Amino acid sequence: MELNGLLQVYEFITEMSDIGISAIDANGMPVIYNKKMKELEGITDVEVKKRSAREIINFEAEESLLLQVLHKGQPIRNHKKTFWNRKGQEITTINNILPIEKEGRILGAVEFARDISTQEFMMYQPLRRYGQPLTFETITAVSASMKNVISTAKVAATSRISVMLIGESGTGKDMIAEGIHHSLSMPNEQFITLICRRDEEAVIAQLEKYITENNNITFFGERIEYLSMSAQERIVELLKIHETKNHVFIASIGGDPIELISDGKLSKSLYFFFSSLTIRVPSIRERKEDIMPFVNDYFSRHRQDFGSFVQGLTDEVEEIFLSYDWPGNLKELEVLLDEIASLITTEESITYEMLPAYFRWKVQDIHRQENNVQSELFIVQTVKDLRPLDQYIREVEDYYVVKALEFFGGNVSKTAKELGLKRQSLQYRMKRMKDADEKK
Ligand SMILES: Nc1ncnc2c1ncn2[C@@H]1O[C@H](COP(=O)(O)OP(=O)(O)OP(=O)(O)O)[C@@H](O)[C@H]1O
Repeated sequence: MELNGLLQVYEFITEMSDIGISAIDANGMPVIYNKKMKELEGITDVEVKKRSAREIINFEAEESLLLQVLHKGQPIRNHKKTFWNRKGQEITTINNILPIEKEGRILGAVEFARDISTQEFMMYQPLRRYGQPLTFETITAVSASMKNVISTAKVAATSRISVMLIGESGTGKDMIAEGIHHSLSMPNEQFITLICRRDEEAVIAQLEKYITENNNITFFGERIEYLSMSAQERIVELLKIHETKNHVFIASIGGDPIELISDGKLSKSLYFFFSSLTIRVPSIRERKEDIMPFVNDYFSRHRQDFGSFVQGLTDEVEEIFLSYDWPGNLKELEVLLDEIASLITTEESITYEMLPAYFRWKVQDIHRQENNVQSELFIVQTVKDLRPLDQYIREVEDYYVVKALEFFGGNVSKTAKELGLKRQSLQYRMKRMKDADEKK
């Protein structure tokens, strides 16, 4: 096959792969970003195009890993990562990042991301860890909006009516459903969660099996929009047939029901079945007052369960927690606290240095955007913004070096080590930047 034809075959295979693939060339410029990778990150083709010029200066976790591999020439294998993408979906991947080498030369770096979100979701359900029934008292609700959610949920429990919980991932909908179950005016014997991101035949079989029982059961269909339209229709039929029984039905969805209906993701009849009472659970961005009480609760449990001494966060970290926008809401915060807590020994407060590196990169990025500095220099909006490629690459390199130095508190040896440079060569770059600054 001629080279061009072969390239088209490779391109097709890369695009169709169900593994997320992204690659950068030796200058750190993105060259491959396949369909699955876009899906994992929740971004559209248009955004990818806009983004490419910024890619190398955008210090998100996985990009910096690609750059790390490029600089060090060493692979990173089986790196597990949980994040919330632009659409607010919870994603967990196992990543292998490899240098692309030919005849001893590094041509770039490539990342393969295997999507294990569903398995991870099934295994990691923090709310099950409390080892006690989840009542409304377990839910952090200091803000007025969350207090309102709890009082409406109590009304639903008293009147035993069907409820639809609406809210972004990680806002606590599962907890509220279980809270309703434990406050029902006439207690039900079982609480059954139908995990709709699982195989839908299994979900329907589970519902068919239990719905015919005479015991009163609380059914919670979590994220019903993950089911196909036909599966949703079958569920409404089953619910309607057994409506006269004394079961209680609760459902949750991750976004605005009207939008989901118009996007063909939510069945109108399923929505109407639940529409007698809908409760919107606000995102944590809308109720920042709940952040610190949640953190304090977490650490008080940690002290009790593990005998640690940790009292809370330093002011700096508190500030960061309050300014970050938490796309994965309290679940994201909880996953982060788990990571931090696994490293706690005798510390009394959580300092900036104790935050995982990927999170520091993320918040550094936010601060940069908030302060509206430098990175805008790299965005090409008009022809006037264009400049010779080697000048552009030099600017990006300088920017990266400055940020890396800031990250390591100005420590030249550590920075040089992480960037895979000799100390002298980093010092040379620093001097070159200083000289250039002085000339300005
Ligand atoms: N208000 C809250 N109080 C205490 N913990 C919370 C609260 N909200 C979320 N959490 C923590 O976040 C975890 C995830 O919450 P939950 O599963 O209820 O979110 P969800 O809204 O149902 O998310 P999804 O849409 O992804 O199913 C909980 O297990 C709990 O540990």
